Amino acid sequence: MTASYPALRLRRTRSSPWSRRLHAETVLTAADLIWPLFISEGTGIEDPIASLPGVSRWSVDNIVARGKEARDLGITCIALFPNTPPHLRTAAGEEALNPDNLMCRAIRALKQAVPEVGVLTDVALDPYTAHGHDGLLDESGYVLNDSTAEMLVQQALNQAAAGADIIAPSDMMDGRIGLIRDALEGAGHVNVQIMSYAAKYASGFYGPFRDAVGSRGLLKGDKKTYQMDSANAEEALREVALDLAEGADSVMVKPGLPYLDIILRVKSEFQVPVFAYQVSGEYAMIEAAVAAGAAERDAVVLETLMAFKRAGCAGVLTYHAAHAARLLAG
Ligand SMILES: NCc1[nH]cc(CCC(=O)O)c1CC(=O)O
Ligand SMILES: [Mg+2]
Repeated sequence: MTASYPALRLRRTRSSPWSRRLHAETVLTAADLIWPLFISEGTGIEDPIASLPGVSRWSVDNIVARGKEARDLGITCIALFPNTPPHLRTAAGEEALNPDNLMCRAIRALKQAVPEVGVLTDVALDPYTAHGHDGLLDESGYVLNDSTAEMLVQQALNQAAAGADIIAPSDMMDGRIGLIRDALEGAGHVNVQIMSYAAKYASGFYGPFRDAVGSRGLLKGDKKTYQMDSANAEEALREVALDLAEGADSVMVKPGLPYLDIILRVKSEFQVPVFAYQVSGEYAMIEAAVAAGAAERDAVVLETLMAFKRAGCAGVLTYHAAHAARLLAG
């Protein structure tokens, strides 16, 4: 039995900064952060994204500068997303397989200039398709599973050959993790990790991202035949179980804050590395609140990131990564 008031006062350990630090159950450091970056063609380009205030698309040379910034801030890993020029977008997204595409050029440049920072690459066809979906369509517009998965395997091999450290399939096709793992092993990429977007929900929070990669105006319909229904939690556990059985090294829950319950359940059930993606709409919501004078940026950035750690995450993908790392450095 524990004591009760007045012998027990829970405010006692909160009464000074040193004691609050001493009793903190959870820590957040720059090493927990993965910084998503958008790549564009050209040199010397910084192209601001209107719906993501404070976030830009960068040309490859400037991505390298961001890589050095990440290293200096103690950020462990960068996630890359290309804005493919419109004339290279096709029904089948073949540009995803081009060894000299924007993604591969950025991977090579980063691994050459800052090899100590991890590079995570997105596997999905939406930045390369003319219709903005993550896979191949049949005549009715349905996203085909198995033929898409074959493309994703080739896309993953292309990124691994360019030097990607973590392959992160964000497409939600069934069976792709096992196929990609087999192909990576077969090609000798035994230490290339897979972080599966295992529980990715069809969400209203992806809008600014679609602006950033240039797929928003192209996308017809929604992604509900492949991304999950927000009503479902047990199904997320099944998705995670399958991806782990197929060889995922870590799993992701996405979006972040609206799905903290899923993060907690996945971590409790599987005891594997779980990551959260605090997505573009979540970032935009914080920035809008700050702009409206309704929130203080520094406080809500650190509080939301701590929430992911408290729920059990090994790390978080966040557009606030550099800002948060600066705050954490003091
Ligand atoms: N493969 C698509 C993809 N990969 C990452 C995001 C969203 C990330 C964000 O909103 O920050 C999306 C959007 C979508 O599914 O339409
Ligand atoms: Mg799945």
